[in-house]
Amino acid sequence: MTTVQDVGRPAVTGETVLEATGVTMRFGGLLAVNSVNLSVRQGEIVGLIGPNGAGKTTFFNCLTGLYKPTSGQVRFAASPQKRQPMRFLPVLRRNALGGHQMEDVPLLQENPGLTAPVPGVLAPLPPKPRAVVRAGMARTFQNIRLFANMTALENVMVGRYCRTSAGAFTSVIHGPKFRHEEAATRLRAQELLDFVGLGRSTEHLARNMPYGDQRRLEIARALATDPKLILLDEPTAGMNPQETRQASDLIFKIRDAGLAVVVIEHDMRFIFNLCDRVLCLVQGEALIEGTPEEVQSDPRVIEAYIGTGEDEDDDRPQDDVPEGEAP
Ligand SMILES: Nc1ncnc2c1ncn2[C@@H]1O[C@H](COP(=O)(O)OP(=O)(O)OP(=O)(O)O)[C@@H](O)[C@H]1O
Repeated sequence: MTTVQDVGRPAVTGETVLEATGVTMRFGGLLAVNSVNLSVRQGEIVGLIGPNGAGKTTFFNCLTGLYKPTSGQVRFAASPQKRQPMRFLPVLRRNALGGHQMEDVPLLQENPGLTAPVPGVLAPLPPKPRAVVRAGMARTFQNIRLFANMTALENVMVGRYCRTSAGAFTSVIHGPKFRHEEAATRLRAQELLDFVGLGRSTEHLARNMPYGDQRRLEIARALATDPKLILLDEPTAGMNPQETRQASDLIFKIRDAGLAVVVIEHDMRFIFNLCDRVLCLVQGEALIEGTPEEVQSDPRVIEAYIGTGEDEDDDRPQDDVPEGEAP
């Protein structure tokens, strides 16, 4: 069997950031995802493939907290615990002079201001999608979901607001805290546009940008949430070969920045060149998980994509399978 080292791909040794066990999702009588496991490490790119209707997006939605799985569990890198406000109980105590005085005794001695996450510790997903984003998980969708009439910069700034703390009141009166955060948000958004290669499109309206740029803008907006893990649903759908190559380069760059990446794609060449590991779903079940070399040489994967030839409705010769869409 070919190992990761054999093909010159360095082994990924980062902390596990996501662990899904036995994830199952039913829609009424339809079993869309059946007991699928997946773990993802920091600095790793994992591909999710499978024919249409295999359950990829449904599984993604379970991983990102958009769907609550019918059964199974998704655990994610534990986010920093919030510093709890100290609460005090006024107690009457005898003082050194024999008299009495009121003294405030702290009630929450068990939580002395926790701030840092414990490396390698996983916790169940928070219940609300916004809290999942705050915990460090970002995603893009199959269909572009930009604010069409906002500029590129504004779109990324919107993504950043989950990391700012100015409340509604401070925002309305534009107090110093708001102004300070606004300037920092603008700066970070500009950095991210530079990072994804859109540094010169800052003031362009999203709706006027070329398709490939809109996809990159979505990624910049997702990165603005400071994720540990980013999940990309068909990031190259509709792209030309040059845009697809640029998308690959960008995903490598994101991985090199220390993030974990999970990608759904139908373009097999893209997936097998990009990923450290690939999970193939068929009819909601995990058919195989392995290195790109292991997955693309597995006859069951080829069969799942192009059929056994026994299907009377699909009598295309194998050569007719669109380039790059099947192994
Ligand atoms: N909200 C829903 N309600 C009912 N059935 C659904 C729902 N979402 C998905 N399904 C069904 O679950 C199955 C898996 O769909 P899903 O979209 O996850 O597949 P997919 O692998 O992402 O497909 P594609 O590659 O075409 O996007 C399909 O049979 C689909 O019709």
